[in-house]
Amino acid sequence: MKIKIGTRGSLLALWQADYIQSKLENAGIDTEIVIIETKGDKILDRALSKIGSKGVFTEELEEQLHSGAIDIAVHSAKDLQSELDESLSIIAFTEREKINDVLVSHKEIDIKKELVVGTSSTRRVAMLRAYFPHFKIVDMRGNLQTRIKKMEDGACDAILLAFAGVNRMKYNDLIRHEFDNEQFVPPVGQGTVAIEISTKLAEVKASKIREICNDPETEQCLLAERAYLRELKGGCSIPVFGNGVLVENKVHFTAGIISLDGQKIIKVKETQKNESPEELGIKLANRILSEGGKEILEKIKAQL
Ligand SMILES: NCc1[nH]cc(CCC(=O)O)c1CC(=O)O
Repeated sequence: MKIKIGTRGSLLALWQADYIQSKLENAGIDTEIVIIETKGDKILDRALSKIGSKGVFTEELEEQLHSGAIDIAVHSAKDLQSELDESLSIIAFTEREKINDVLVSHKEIDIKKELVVGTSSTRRVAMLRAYFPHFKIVDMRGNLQTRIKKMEDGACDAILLAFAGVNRMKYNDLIRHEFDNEQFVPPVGQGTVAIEISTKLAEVKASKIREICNDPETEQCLLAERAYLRELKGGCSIPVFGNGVLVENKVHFTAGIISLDGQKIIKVKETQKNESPEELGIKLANRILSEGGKEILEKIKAQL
């Protein structure tokens, strides 16, 4: 059995592919990495929220899954749209690492003072406006290495990133501040790697890959988070957040939505009872919508 692993070509994506490759190889499976360029990699001069269509980082990978050119596609779970075509499925979420966002800088910074911070995520912009209104925000896209280079060249004082990516790219010594997960709730999927397949993939391959790579605890949380995002019909450029943590086999879910200017925040928290993780996610999405989230969402969609 040989598994062809499809991935984007950025260093972060390659780290993820290598990570999956070593799990499979350690279990005695032969693998090959196939690099595929996506729209999101090619278009670097426009904000992601303006490129519009969903799946900017995934569409080309999914085409190759369908054609059979690759057996699996490896993604940051965060970048994988919540609504998949029926012919596709996710068979594994790897063990999650720290989920928080961090500020990185090449110099010493004081977060109580005015700072120019680079980010391209609407969630991060909105949260900075809410909790760090003294920061000036500049749009910043591109892969981690490009962003750090831009910062060093003077585009900003610091950049806001996921700890997971910073850690994987070994920039830990640039971390100047770690945001609190309760306040700065991470987006759905942050910190775990997802494996996507075409439902046409042979069952023996699919079940073997799942057995080796899937972390059942992370999966419980991700099922809740992704159901929540799907129900909200948020899409990746909407500032919604949602994070599940498993305690004694129950998902503790914190979720919400924030207006683009950071002025309105709806945040709810519930623990799984008898419902499935997906049912919990759907329940929280509907609570948010009925408690004022619907109006915030509509306003955001009109603004973007
Ligand atoms: N949108 C890019 C992206 N996709 C996943 C990560 C970080 C790693 C992860 O969350 O798994 C990042 C970088 C970032 O947001 O700072």
